[in-house]
Amino acid sequence: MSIYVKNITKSFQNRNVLQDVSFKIEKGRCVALIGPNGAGKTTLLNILVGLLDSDQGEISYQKTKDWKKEIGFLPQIPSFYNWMTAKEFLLFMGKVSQIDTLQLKSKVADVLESTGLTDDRNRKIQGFSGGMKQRLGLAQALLHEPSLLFLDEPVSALDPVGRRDFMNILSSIKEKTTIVYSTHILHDAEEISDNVLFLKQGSIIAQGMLEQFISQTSKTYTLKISNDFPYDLSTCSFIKSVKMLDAKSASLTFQNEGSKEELLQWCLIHHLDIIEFKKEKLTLESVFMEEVKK
Ligand SMILES: Nc1ncnc2c1ncn2[C@@H]1O[C@H](COP(=O)(O)OP(=O)(O)OP(=O)(O)O)[C@@H](O)[C@H]1O
Repeated sequence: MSIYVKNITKSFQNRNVLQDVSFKIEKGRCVALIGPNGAGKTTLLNILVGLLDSDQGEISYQKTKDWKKEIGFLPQIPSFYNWMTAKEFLLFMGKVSQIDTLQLKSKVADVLESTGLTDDRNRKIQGFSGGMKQRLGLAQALLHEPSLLFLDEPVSALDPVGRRDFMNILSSIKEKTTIVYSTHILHDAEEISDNVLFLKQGSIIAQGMLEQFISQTSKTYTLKISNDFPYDLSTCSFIKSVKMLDAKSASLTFQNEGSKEELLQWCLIHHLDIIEFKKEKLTLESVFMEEVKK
């Protein structure tokens, strides 16, 4: 299912927490919702899943009948009945979700398997580690095979192995499920997401395809040249930094799109051989830092 969100606004005690948030997510996309602490990510997710009402705005799927059945949600701090076993909890949640009784047992077995909890299915939840609880939360969110999956910081409590497993699970379901998840682990987000939604102080400051988002933001170029480097570098205003690679070659970086022609011209005039010329690829983390600092 696709998601169209239009002009969502939300205030708490006269304080604007979300302002005019609009975006569109195509069916089957995996979207990372990123932003600094307090940006409004949890508030937005709670509105998307219907736990909170927005003050204004529209969400496309909420206009359809039974839309809640299409949604799976893993909150930031999932809650469980600790005296139940993992299997009992999932059977209970399945009944609450009105899953057909004949199908429920096999669905529970499937999600236990896909979240790596089959061997722990008969253990009481109170003995589960944080990572196991997070997996169980995901199993619960997936049980009724939702077409929209919302996850609020699903990997923040996990160790690197748990994070990797969790990301693999998301990769395996992303073909048939539209996923929106908030995260501060930008390295993982970069690996798995198709799109990014960047929230800052309650407003979307950037959105789009991850690859485009990262490369458009990059303004740093690197040029490697050979020959002796005899020129007074201080006269080259466009150069940001120079690294001598060896006695005869250097690597220059500069950060202004407009300087590209000037720099190449400069190389030609001075008969320098260009070994390499490329736009540097940024990481999502470096883009995040830049945007947050602005
Ligand atoms: N129920 C509430 N009552 C009053 N203010 C609230 C409420 N819920 C959230 N806020 C405020 O709204 C702002 C956004 O909070 P939210 O939890 O949505 O941010 P977040 O981006 O998820 O943050 P984090 O990354 O720290 O989880 C914060 O300033 C928070 O204090």
